[in-house]
Amino acid sequence: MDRYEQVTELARRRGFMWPSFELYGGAAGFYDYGPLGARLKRRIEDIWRRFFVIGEGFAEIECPTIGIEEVFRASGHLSGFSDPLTECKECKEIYRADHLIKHIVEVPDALSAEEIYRMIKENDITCPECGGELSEVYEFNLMFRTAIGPGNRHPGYLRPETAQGMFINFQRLLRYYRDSLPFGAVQIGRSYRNEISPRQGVIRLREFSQAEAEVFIDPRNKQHPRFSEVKDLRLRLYSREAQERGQVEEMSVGEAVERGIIAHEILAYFVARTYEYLLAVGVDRERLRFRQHKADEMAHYAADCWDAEVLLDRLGWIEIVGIADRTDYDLRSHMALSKANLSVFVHYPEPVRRKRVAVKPDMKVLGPRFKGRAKAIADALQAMSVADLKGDTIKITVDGETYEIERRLVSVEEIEEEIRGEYVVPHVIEPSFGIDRILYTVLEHSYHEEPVEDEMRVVLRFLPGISPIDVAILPLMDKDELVEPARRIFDEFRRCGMLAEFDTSGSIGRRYRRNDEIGTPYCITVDYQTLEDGTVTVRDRDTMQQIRIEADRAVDIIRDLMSGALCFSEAGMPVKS
Ligand SMILES: Nc1ncnc2c1ncn2[C@@H]1O[C@H](COP(=O)(O)OP(=O)(O)OP(=O)(O)O)[C@@H](O)[C@H]1O
Repeated sequence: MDRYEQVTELARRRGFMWPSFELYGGAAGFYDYGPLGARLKRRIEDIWRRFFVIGEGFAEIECPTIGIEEVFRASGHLSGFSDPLTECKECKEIYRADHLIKHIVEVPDALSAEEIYRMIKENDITCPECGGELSEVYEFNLMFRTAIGPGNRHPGYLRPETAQGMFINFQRLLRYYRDSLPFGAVQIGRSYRNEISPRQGVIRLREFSQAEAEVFIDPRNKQHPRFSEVKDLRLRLYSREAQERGQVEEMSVGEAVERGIIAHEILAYFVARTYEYLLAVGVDRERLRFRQHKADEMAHYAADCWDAEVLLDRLGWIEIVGIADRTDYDLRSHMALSKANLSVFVHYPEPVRRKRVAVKPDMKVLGPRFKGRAKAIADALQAMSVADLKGDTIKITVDGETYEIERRLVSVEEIEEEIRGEYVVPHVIEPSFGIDRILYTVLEHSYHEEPVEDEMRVVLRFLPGISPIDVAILPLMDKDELVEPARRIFDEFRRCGMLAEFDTSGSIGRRYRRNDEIGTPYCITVDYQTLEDGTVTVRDRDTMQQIRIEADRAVDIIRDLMSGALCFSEAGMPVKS
């Protein structure tokens, strides 16, 4: 069994996750989270909230997971959100065509369907299942289509990303942030992609969870006020040039911006925060790198794009987060289709005075002549450029009506005006996290095996605060005199809002092993000494060391151990094993 199989087997057996619809034979690309997996996922999402909602002050919103056609026409998903597909002419198995040439081209995303097909032919690639000939490659749109209401008049699409919700609500969010940039909004929720042939557990799902932030910034200023907080962090960067050489470089975030490797401070800031977040949930630093998109791999509108990639057994380097500078593409696309104004007036620090030549209408004549319409006509005349004042009459159209004004009724004069700011279409920086891929990575990177007394001990070394269960309360034996005081401790943990588990089944050794396997950081055992002196043992998952503490202080001590305020060896009297 390789590590991938060990982890998925443990995840299934212990109640983290398993393929959906098993009762009816299953369906590829769908997974259920069981009692432990759902809790682990919630914790990973809550830490994400701590970083991005609380830490960055981004507003969390919640939009429908079904979108109407206009949204995806504007976003480009209707025309361009597809993957290349090929089918075996013999056994009819379907494949992602670009995946079949991954060993020849490292990043095949940039190739067209024709180019991929040519490579398949030139390299004699056949069906991996039966060796049959593969069909021509064509693009398959990944969006799930449905109908809104009865009939087919209103198509709907299950959203392939959460991001569109933030773009669609841009005007309301801008108002919420009192009309000033920068600001950010996030969503954590389900996205749907009808992936061509998902075969990698929760790494490639047809329904998955994303946590996405859209940060709207002033395009003229790509510096970040808090950059100094992250500039000394050292990251493993796989830049475009480093990919040419095939060697990852380690450098500080500050250096990466100075050397022009990461395009600007804001993007680098979010690469750094992503790094901190991934370490905080338990991704192994040594199996994490940031890979820059190659120019032909990046969307045409993007200015720079970095993926957080993790090294997984069997699967190799896998993208778990994408961080992109999407420029003003999204807002401009929605502006073009909806005709709404999605620009922002940004004030200059000081008003600027500027001289210009302006058209001045003669209101003494125009006022009495046009009465109620005079103001609108004067505004239209003032909006004209001096170069357009040709001939003896000027033609203007106001509210659909055309007027002819004598040229002598307008003069030209130089005026000085005060300009307080200008309209800009914000650029968008988007960190986009795949929660399921992060969860699987945390499981695999936490998985350890070690021989203990002729047996292999399996431990999930979750960070405290990540493990689905904070503490297990174990009466040494299933006897009333031990079960009752153990229950009282258990109730106290629950009363204080901690996730405790109560377990009386099997030998104490087996219960320890079971808790090691699900990553419970501490086990509290109630034994006969508890009845004499009110103390219990606490066992540390990683070292297997035990200490004795007073049962009355158990909640406080476990809480301090989990927060790091207390170190295990100093928390109580050591117990010799
Ligand atoms: N089918 C999927 N199943 C699970 N997670 C996914 C899936 N597709 C995307 N994600 C997650 O959402 C994040 C952001 O989505 P994005 O559109 O950047 O992915 P992507 O580049 O299309 O991914 P890939 O190239 O692997 O299909 C990814 O980094 C990944 O963690």
